[in-house]
Amino acid sequence: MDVEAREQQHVPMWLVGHSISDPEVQVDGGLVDDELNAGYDMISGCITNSSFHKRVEDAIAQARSEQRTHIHIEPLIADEVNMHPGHYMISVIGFASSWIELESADPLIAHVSKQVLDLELAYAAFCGLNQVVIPGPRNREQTAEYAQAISAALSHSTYMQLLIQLPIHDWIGDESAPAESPLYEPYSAWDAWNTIRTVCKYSGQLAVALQIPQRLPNPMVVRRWFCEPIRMLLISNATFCPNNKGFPVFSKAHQNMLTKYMRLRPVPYVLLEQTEFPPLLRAAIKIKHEDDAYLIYLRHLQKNQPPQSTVERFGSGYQDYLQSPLQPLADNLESITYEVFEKDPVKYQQYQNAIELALRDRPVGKEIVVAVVGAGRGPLVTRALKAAELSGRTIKMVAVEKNPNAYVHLLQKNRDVWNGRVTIIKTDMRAWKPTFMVDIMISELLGSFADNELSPECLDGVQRVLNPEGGVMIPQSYTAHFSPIMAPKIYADIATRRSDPDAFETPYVVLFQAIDTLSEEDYIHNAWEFAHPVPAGVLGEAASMGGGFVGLGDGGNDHNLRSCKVTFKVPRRGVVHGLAGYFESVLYGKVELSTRPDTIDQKSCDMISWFPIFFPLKTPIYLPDHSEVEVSMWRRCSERKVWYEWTVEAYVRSGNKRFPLGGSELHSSKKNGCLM
Ligand SMILES: C[S@@+](CC[C@H](N)C(=O)[O-])C[C@H]1O[C@@H](n2cnc3c(N)ncnc32)[C@H](O)[C@@H]1O
Repeated sequence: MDVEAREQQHVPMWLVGHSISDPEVQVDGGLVDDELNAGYDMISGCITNSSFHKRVEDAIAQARSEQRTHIHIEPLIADEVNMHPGHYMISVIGFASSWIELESADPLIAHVSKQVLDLELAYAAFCGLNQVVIPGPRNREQTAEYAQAISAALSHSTYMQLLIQLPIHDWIGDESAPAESPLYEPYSAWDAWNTIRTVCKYSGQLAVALQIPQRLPNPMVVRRWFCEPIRMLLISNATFCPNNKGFPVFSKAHQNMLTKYMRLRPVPYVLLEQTEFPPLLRAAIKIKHEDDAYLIYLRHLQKNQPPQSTVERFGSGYQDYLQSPLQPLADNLESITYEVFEKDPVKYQQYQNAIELALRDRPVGKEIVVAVVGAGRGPLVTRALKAAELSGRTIKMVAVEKNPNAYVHLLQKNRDVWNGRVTIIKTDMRAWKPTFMVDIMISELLGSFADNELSPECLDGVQRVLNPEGGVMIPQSYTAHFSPIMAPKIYADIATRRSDPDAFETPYVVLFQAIDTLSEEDYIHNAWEFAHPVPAGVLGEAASMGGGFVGLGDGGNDHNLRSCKVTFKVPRRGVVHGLAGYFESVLYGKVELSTRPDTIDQKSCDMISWFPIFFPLKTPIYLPDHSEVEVSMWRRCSERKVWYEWTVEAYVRSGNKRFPLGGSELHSSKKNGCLM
């Protein structure tokens, strides 16, 4: 099925390849055509063959007999390679020789292996290959040496992606032996990868070819790899088990893992390998060995993937994509931006429920003044009118908006849709001077970290017009929340912007996908809260210090300063790349909004208006098993700006004592602060 047809049928795009691991097989146009006709999307093959291997072994033997530690490997010749340039190379992935040992402690072997890799990569690039798989380090004690060799290889092959082949975990026992307790080192393969990519400075050319075993590790390890740049899943026939008719299928755990990994962007390739079954398994497993049974089953899984969630559908293409937060106060939003907010199926309903509750808390018969401050194109006005109808209350409806273009839209809506029932005012709410008081003041000035679009400052400025006799504000309060996370892909993206000195001093709005949480219980913490209306005394004092809209003097906004310090326990090792920020808000009574992954389903399921926010760290910090990470954050203000500062420290505990492991510098978004 071609790409377009698949997309039309909403079948996810999976590219499945056939791995030819026999180094004697020539990958030519005929073979590629045969494999594509058999239903594969691509094929992989060894770049060089056993003649080359033999030449290198002979050269090593010769060098040893002469007691030399360094030899020069002559360039490749035609009889030593399995591929040649051709249009079909677009469908081919190369494998570097599996016998090289870049990390060898023997200087001769290491030196020769590096030359072999260089020759193979250069030839692969000449043939037009875009990706080459390189066997990962076998001697994990020597990972730094391996990483150094890969770093050098990267600098030679500027356009090619190098995929490091690694198992999902390392076995320390017999994988096929039945075992109660795990016989594997859950994070040792990931440790090796972490060293390699750190040494290679998170190069975007480097990715993982992950081998999927028959017995999967615990879900923590599956999740850990999920945050890494997996470009390929290597699945051997030994990974399948037979169904009751003897055909190869996946266990439920494998199916779930595949569903998870195949939602990554870019979608990893699946490469089917034919390996010999381990002797014990061969006797035990009776899989029907029809050549295409494995591929047919994978295509069946592909067609039967669970449908995407609302958030996945809405956020498609935005996963892990960094955006600058909006500044709706300093800038005037475009109609299209409002239109995107208005697609949210949940936020406006929650607001309507909250407004209806607030109206029902007031007596029938008396006119209630309801104002939407920052009305945009008017969706909350429509909801307020609806809530009045449902609650049987009489309201005077007012809409305040400072964006002159949105104001025109509000006027048109009042004429054509609201039958002139709404009083529309074009002003900054902080300068609004109505002749009446407002009973219910509705706003939606929240950012991804609650207060980062200056809701507190705007609402302080308009609170003057709230009826002191029982006036209420919707939202009544909001809280900012955060969690230290591993986000290597996002970190790598920001690292490419190093020419911008503020790249790591900016919070980014981002729909997280490839991330891992570092803490387990209580992995998200509340940073601080804002509640409205602010006690009259607090605002009065701020005004006397120069607060309010006009001429905000020194200290006038100090009541909106906040800070927090939170310690998170980290049970399993990882790397902290920054902080994920979320928010919760009490609109009115029990009606709430949440973007926290652990409470969104209960408070405002399927709400899509806000992606989370990410506060990056310039230098990632490694956290060992059973460590602690301590986060300090500040909301800071000057007369004209609000910004955030953040720093992260790592500790280990021994007995009652805590030992510092290291900490980040103080990050500050002052230069990119939100303008008042
Ligand atoms: C996030 S939008 C929400 C729009 C709309 N209420 C909705 O929910 O779709 C915030 C709106 O508040 C307006 N706004 C922000 N600060 C304001 C201020 N100080 N005075 C008046 N309007 C303001 C912006 O122009 C923008 O239209």
